[in-house]
Amino acid sequence: MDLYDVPKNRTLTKVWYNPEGHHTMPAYLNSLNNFILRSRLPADKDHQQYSISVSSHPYPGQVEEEDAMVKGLVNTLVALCVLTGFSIMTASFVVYEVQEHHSGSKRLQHISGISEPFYWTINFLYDMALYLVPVAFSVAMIAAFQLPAFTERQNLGAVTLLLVLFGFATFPWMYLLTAIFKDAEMAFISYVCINLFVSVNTIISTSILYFLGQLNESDESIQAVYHTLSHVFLIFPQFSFGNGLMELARVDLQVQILKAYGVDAYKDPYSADMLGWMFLSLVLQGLLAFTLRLLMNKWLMRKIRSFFCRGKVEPQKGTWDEDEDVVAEHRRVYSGEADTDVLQLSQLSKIYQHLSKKVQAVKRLSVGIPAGECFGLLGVNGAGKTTTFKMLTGDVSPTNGTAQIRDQEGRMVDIMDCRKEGINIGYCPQVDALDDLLTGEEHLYFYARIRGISKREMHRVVNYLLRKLELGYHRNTTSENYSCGTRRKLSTALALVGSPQILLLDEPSSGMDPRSKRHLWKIISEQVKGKCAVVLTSHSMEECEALCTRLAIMVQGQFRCLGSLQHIKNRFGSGFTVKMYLEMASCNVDTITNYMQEHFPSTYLKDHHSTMVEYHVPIAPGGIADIFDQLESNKTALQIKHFSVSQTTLDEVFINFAMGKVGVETVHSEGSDSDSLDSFDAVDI
Ligand SMILES: Nc1ncnc2c1ncn2[C@@H]1O[C@H](COP(=O)(O)OP(=O)(O)OP(=O)(O)O)[C@@H](O)[C@H]1O
Repeated sequence: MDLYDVPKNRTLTKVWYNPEGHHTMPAYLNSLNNFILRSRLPADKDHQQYSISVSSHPYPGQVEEEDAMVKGLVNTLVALCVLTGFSIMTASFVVYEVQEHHSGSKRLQHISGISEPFYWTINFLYDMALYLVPVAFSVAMIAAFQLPAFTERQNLGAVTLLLVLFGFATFPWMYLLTAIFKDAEMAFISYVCINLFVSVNTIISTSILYFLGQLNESDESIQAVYHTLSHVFLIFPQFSFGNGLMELARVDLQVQILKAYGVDAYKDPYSADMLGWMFLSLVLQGLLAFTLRLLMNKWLMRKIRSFFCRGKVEPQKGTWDEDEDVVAEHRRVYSGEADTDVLQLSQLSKIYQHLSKKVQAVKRLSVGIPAGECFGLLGVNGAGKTTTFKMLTGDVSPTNGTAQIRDQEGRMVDIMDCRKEGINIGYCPQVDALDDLLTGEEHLYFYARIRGISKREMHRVVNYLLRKLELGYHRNTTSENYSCGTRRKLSTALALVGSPQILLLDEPSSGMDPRSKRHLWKIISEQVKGKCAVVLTSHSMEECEALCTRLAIMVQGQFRCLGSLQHIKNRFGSGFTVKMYLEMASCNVDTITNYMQEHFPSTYLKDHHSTMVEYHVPIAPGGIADIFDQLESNKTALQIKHFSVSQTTLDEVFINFAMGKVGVETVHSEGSDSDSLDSFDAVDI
């Protein structure tokens, strides 16, 4: 029978073989094929010479596949390690900006002439340049270990681009958050946590979906969810970066497996179905966040605010507790009489808003400060002095009102625009805004450069200020090793760079020894004499008495009195302070109080500690001699050991305001002139 004449659907031959023997099936098949061959041979041929041989070898691809799986796992681990390392490392770059924001150094640089967009651009360029160093090291390491997933053909270039773009996209969003952190350590931990949290969660969730999709190829919904999430998560730079590395590892696994079959599954890493979208999203994220960073600056915010609240602020009606001098200054500023003053605050107010809670830190401050005046801002802790300074330096925007400066042409310009108009403001912040790594001399050179002092002049200016502030000895020491007083001196020196027209000094002498303090007072007085307008806050009444030509005392954000030192003393410091030391702590103070009030009407007890009692005597018809007489003759009966009588000092006026002892009645009824009081010297007995 001819083997080819087999009817359809009819099996000609059936071969049974044992599947446990790997070679049985090909052996049987080969026997069958030989049988067919020989049956087809012509009869004259020797059958022994015709045969088909089959040889069986183990399949080589099986071992390689396992190898490829292990390599794929290694690549995934390498990708995760790179992602973790760079998540931590990028966070460490932005810590410096947080530190500068927190220390006030950034604000000082803005006041000295560096605009916010310039500050961020320079920092970004510097961070990127520095960031390229670890990127170069990482690329060198990857290249040295020759992991095909990251080095094959164009893959090394793609990895390098991913690393660079990760920094490009990550730094700007970190810059956006610098203001919310209170310290650099917290910022670092938060940035690392955000980076790791986002990357781990997005990558693990998409990887699980990817593998589930591979296992259930028929289930298209898993694939769809995977693709959707992979696109949505592109908004996170951490995902774009991490997933880019994982994608290279995944594709390399396929390449290695299919290589055994002679298939080249390599994909161009820059193509859209590989890392193309990831590169694009990283670039867009970087550009968007950096543009936002440039736009979200105080200058622009103020411009937007002032656009919506245009027009000069109307003077609001004085409230019950506004002093007549404060109201008069309001009127002077509003009527334009203060237009020749260098610095003009008009109805300056600040309300801090925390969720539903509002804190009115500063209320309607109006004052004009002419050139050659040192204006003192006094107040207890929390009175609003620092907030006022922050508004003057542009650190916080006023909720209402304006702070303006008169330029050389006599135009009033907003204090935020003063640098553009060539007006120099010197600022000595309450907390020293120094860079711990710079020496005193380097600080001065840095700020001299920012202020635009020419190279020729710079050396002279720096040496002059080092000499003037007695910093010569510390010129080459880094500021982290400075004592508190020396730091204050350096902060003051920085405020004096470029001979500013306006000097803002926030407690400049705190922490200085008495000799340095007096030396500083001398320097400030020289500045005032040189027609500089100085605003000074201090808790030292002695300092205010020594320097201030006019001063105001702030209570709960408001000026409670304003005028020259003498004027304030005359109005609120009338009368005498009587200080007594009693025989024993158990002596009856009420008896003494009654006695004092009987002889000197309106006398009140100011203070009482152990054996010390202090009275304020507003009216003594017989003057100081009368008080002295009365107490001396009743000293034994009242059990007084010794006592002193002095004219009320600024210190006491301040304490009276701080303790709320000067109310509206006092403000309005005690306006009588008592210039003669100052002619008494303190009498100690
Ligand atoms: N960022 C802020 N958020 C909310 N409230 C604030 C903020 N800064 C200050 N305040 C509040 O504003 C008020 C004025 O504070 P400010 O620091 O201006 O006082 P100060 O007179 O400078 O005090 P000190 O003499 O202690 O420096 C205080 O009640 C304070 O709690």
